[in-house]
Amino acid sequence: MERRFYWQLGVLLLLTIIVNLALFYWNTVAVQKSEQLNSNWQQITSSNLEKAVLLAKLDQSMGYGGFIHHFKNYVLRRDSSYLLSVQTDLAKVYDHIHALRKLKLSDEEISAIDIIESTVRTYAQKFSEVQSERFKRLGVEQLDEQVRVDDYSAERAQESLRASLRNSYEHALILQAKLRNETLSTIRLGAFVVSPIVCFAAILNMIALWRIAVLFRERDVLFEVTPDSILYCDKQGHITHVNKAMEELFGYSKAQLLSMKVEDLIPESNRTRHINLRQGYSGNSKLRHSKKDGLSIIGLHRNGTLLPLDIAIASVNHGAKDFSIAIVRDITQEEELVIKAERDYLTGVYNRRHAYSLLEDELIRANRYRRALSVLLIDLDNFKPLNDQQGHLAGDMALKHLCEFLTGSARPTDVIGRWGGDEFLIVCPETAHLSAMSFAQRLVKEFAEQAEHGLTLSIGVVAYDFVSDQLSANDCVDQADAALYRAKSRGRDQAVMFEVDLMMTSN
Ligand SMILES: Nc1nc2c(ncn2[C@@H]2O[C@H](COP(=O)(O)OP(=O)(O)OP(=O)(O)O)[C@@H](O)[C@H]2O)c(=O)[nH]1
Repeated sequence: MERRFYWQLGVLLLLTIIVNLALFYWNTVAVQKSEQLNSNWQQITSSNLEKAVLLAKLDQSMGYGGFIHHFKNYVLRRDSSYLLSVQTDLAKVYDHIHALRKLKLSDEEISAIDIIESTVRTYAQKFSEVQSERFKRLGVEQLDEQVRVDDYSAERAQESLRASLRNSYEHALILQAKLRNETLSTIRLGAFVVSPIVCFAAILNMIALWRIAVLFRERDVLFEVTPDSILYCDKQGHITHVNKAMEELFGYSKAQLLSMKVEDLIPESNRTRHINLRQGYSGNSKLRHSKKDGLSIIGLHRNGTLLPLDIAIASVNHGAKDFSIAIVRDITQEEELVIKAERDYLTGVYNRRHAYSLLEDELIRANRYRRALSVLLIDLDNFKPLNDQQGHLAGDMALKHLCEFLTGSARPTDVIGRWGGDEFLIVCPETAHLSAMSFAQRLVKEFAEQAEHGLTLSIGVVAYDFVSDQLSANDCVDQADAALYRAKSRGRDQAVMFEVDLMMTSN
């Protein structure tokens, strides 16, 4: 489910990237087209405008009020005041023709300009001629005849240049409209294709966000309603997040917990060890379980009570932000159940089943590491009369007292179990013949010295310097029982070491 969700998010991300790239592409194309449109228009308008201005100037400096007009006045009226105007306008005409030639021109325009220039040069020729003495003697009509120039073709050429300018504008307008239509189609196509994808991606985004919101809501609900206590802490151990169960477990409010460090919830004597453990876990995303790892963690309730805890920890690495999540469970009740299952309800020592199982473990260990092992089977002497005469309660008290005595006398590594009735078993690891016997004798002696009602102990002892893998827990207890039987038959209040012949006797 989670994998599918990540897949969906990946596809969504890919789609978003594609849509954005498509939008970017279409946008770039549209901008390029509009830039082309603009530059085309600028080119056409600026070159045509320049041409139009030069044509107008050429018109002005050539026609009425220009060079030809002043030339005719100068010649026919014989008015020398026009001389300068003729010369100035002629120079202008040449300048304008020269400037026009520099523009980008079609072949027709070039030949039109050639015609105009040739006509102007003919006029210029006539102009230099009329200034000679020979012309000064001619009458007006003769003079007119001499200076007449056929400028009809020049007029046609000018007209064709104007027409070409008009055509050029019209062509530019058509080209511009075409480009504009192309640009609009590109933009429309982009909008037509991309818009549905954008809408689709937006809907998918909304669905994904909605699903994420649902997941967050579910997580928050789970976080609060779970009976396990959950805690988040940062790398330094500052508590950053806790649920309701955590408040209840340690007796602090959420606000108080959020101002505390994890170690504030641990008894002072264990804090350093806990800091080391936590730092060892930090950055390790593997889930660790204190119980499975054999770690017993004790918590400290606000009221000072110690809480046996089972903690599962996972560290999460979020770039620079490492944090750990701990699921904490109070195992007081669990431990009580274990005690009930393993211990004898009256005396508190191990019950027969658990003592037997521990004996089996010790036999395996002794065999594996070639260590000595001893077993003592202890029975109260004359217990029945106490029960019969003083009642079961007095009997119970005597049994409890015996167990306290045994626990106080044995080593912490010894296993003490109630084998049944008034019979008790002590498994002594790493204890060979001599030590086992002297321990048993010490028990017999010291118990007799301090026991009430004249109670004494009979003990059957079995000791192995090396434990064979053939030896079962049953064999072991049988041998101790045989020795105990001998102790009883020898008059009680004593310890007897098992020997092989005892088995034959008891059989
Ligand atoms: N008060 C009490 N008595 C128990 C309990 N379990 C067994 N008994 C009694 O312990 C007695 C054990 O009997 P025996 O071991 O045969 O009697 P004994 O007088 O000790 O005999 P020897 O072991 O031969 O000295 C019986 O009377 C049982 O009823 C118990 O939990 N409480």
